[in-house]
Amino acid sequence: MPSPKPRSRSEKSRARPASFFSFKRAQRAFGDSPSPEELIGKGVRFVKRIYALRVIGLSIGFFCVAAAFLQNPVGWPLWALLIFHGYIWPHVAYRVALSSKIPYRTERMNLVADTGFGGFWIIAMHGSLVPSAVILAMLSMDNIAAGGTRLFLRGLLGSVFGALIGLLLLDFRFAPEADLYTVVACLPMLALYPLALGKSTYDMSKKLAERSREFETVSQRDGLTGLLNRRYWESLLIEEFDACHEKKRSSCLLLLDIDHFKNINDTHGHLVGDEVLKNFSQLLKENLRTDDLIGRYGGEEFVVILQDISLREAETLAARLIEQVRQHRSSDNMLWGCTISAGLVSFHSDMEAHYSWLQRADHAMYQAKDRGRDCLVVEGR
Ligand SMILES: Nc1nc2c(ncn2[C@@H]2O[C@H](COP(=O)(O)OP(=O)(O)OP(=O)(O)O)[C@@H](O)[C@H]2O)c(=O)[nH]1
Repeated sequence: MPSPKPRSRSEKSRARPASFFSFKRAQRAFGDSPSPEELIGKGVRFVKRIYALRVIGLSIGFFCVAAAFLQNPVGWPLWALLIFHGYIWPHVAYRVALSSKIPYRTERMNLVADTGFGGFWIIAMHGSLVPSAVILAMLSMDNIAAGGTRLFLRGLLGSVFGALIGLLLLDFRFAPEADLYTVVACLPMLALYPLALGKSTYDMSKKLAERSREFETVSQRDGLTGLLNRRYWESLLIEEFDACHEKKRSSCLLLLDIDHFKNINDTHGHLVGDEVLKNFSQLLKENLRTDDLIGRYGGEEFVVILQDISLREAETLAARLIEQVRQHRSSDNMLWGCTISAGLVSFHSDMEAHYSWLQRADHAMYQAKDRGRDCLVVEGR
């Protein structure tokens, strides 16, 4: 014997399988935890961003050190190393990071290696103050922007390590004064590098903000119809309930249910059923006001918060909507012959909470079903 048909929303939701809106379902929709490939993809973007910055920073940083080398001459091996670091290392670091298993991690090591070079150049310049300060400041800025305090501290250690190697290999004598050429050679680094870093950080935060906006939208919408999903819509109902209480606003709640929707699925299949749900959602959007909050409550049930409206106006709006559905029934196949039953309730200060409002609308809608469907029942007139 078939089980009796549920007669109220609470019965309906109890009748649904427990996993109807379950976490697993959401996980499937948004994907499980990222695969290693996805992680590597993120690392690649990071490597590319740092590559561009390194090419700019080291190619102009070259002149700071070169000017100090001209002031206090050094041998060809140091010049060769400087050219390597300024113009070859950025490409080597890029290749090494991209060909590693986890580019993100390798790139962080490359950043620490940069600070090692920095410490070494400070010793090679005999502690020339201006270029040393510029190099340290730029490297620290890089590390803090790329990896926060932790990478900054690692970078400091890297600089100390590089300086120790310099002290071991080079004949260091402290000569802090920088001549005018050296100071001038440091200016491009001071002026241009912060611009490049600032631009790169700004672009990244803009992208992040866009992503978070996209995610927010996805998490508030029903996947099939694009209407507000049940969870988000219910949070808006709570807000509306409070606003009605505090500001003595008059708003109405409209609950709509497609009649005999199961027959559509059974006769024409679920794809047609989905099409009907989408078309009906479109009809709702077209026939309601732009600030009405339309949600899909589940299955073939829809809910609308009609803000700041008298019951009479809301009734006209709802009746027009039902009429529109009827017209589609005879004129085309958009709704495959479906009709709707609706319950309308205006806010009343004696309501205990938002769910009391919802329960009354639910009750009104089921009265409409009992009256033979394809009609509107208004409660609390
Ligand atoms: N195609 C499709 N069907 C759905 C979806 N969600 C729920 N349903 C179906 O909607 C049907 C709802 O059936 P019932 O609750 O019996 O309601 P009904 O047939 O409209 O009957 P009344 O409400 O009494 O007029 C069930 O067959 C569900 O499987 C969906 O996203 N897509």
